Amino acid sequence: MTDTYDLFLKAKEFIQISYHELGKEEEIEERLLSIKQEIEESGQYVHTGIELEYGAKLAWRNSNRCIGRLFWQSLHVMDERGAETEEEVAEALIRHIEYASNGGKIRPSITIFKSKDKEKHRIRIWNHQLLRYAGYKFDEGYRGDPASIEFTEVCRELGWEGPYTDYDMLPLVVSAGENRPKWFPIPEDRIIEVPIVHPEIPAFQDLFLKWYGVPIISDMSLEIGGIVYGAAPFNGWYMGTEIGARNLADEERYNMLPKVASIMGLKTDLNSSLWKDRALVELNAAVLYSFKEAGVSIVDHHTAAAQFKRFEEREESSGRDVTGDWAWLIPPISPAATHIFHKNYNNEIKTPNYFYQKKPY
Ligand code: HEM
Ligand SMILES: N/C(=N/c1cccc(CO[C@@H]2CCNC2)c1)c1cccs1
Repeated sequence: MTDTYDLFLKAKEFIQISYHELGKEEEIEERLLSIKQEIEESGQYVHTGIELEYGAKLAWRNSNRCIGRLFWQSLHVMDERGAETEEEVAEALIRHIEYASNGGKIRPSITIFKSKDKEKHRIRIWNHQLLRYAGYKFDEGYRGDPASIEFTEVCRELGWEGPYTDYDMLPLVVSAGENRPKWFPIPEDRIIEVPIVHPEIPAFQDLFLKWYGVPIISDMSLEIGGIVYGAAPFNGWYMGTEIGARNLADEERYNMLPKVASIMGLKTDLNSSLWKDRALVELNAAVLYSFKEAGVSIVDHHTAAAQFKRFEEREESSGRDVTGDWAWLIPPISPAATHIFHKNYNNEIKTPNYFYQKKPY
């Protein structure tokens, strides 16, 4: 099957589903005719603003690993397909950070840059997330977020230099076409960070823990009706366990459980004392408490699971089968305390969707 015919089939499937759900069935035939013509002439086709917005929402609804899908219809879509230079892209990314942060009342948003098909000036965002801390490996140990070591090296090769704290906010790194990537610092007044303290354990503040408020995934591609958008950063709000049970807890991340246990006065010589579990629960309680104190949106894993249950029910009543990836949907602490643990999910991949793509470095 030639790839232009294959593209038309993917476009047809997307137009039929989206125009049906949008109550525009009577426009399908004409739209498909114009798409068929456009593909014959140029080998690709351009989405209307409505198609782009609904496609991004459908991609969220189809994200099998996402527990937050109840709110898929409320995604804010920013169309930045006109951005050409690295500077224009960086400015749009800083607008995204500001709009999504919204002073702490986080707005789930996506900014979509032009599709890969315009090969000549392909836009790539080199960051995994727009906001993320640098990581460094020294002979005597690590500094910052070990998950960022490789990307931090790339930033330093481009001329960026951090102050070598545990929380250096990395720069935005953007490339257009075959140009060498350019880096741009994020204005500090656009960045929300939350100090992590505990409601009942004052000694938590002696750990000087903090985390950034808004997770903005910037390295996945968005595929809609056969068109691939290689730069389409999207954000929601955090589920507390992501910070408290993984980012600050994993041994190959900030590895804070021994220190948390120590300030809690727990003995760490016996696994069977469940000191790690006690440390995890209090670290996660601290994350949720601190975000709420700071007025920054966050959801606990029990509430998130209950919301996902409502998503399942609403999808079923809309006559759609819910697809999901069980291993990712269950939270990393108290998984069996959620309904998700006790049921199976069909992990069929539907499109539109978000996909991993080859790293630019
Ligand atoms: C609104 C609040 C949201 C919450 C609380 C939420 C929660 C989560 C969590 C906890 C994960 C698993 C992450 C991990 O284990 O590393 C996840 C995965 C994912 N979410 Fe959501 N999400 C939200 C919004 C969104 C939005 C707005 C999008 C896209 C438009 C999205 C797309 C995805 C995708 C594609 C994955 C899988 C990522 C991968 O495969 O690495 N989510 N979500
Ligand atoms: N809360 C979130 N959590 C994540 C959602 C998607 C991906 C990730 C991070 O994924 C990394 C790659 C595999 N695990 C860590 C985190 C959101 C980020 C953007 C929108 S919602």
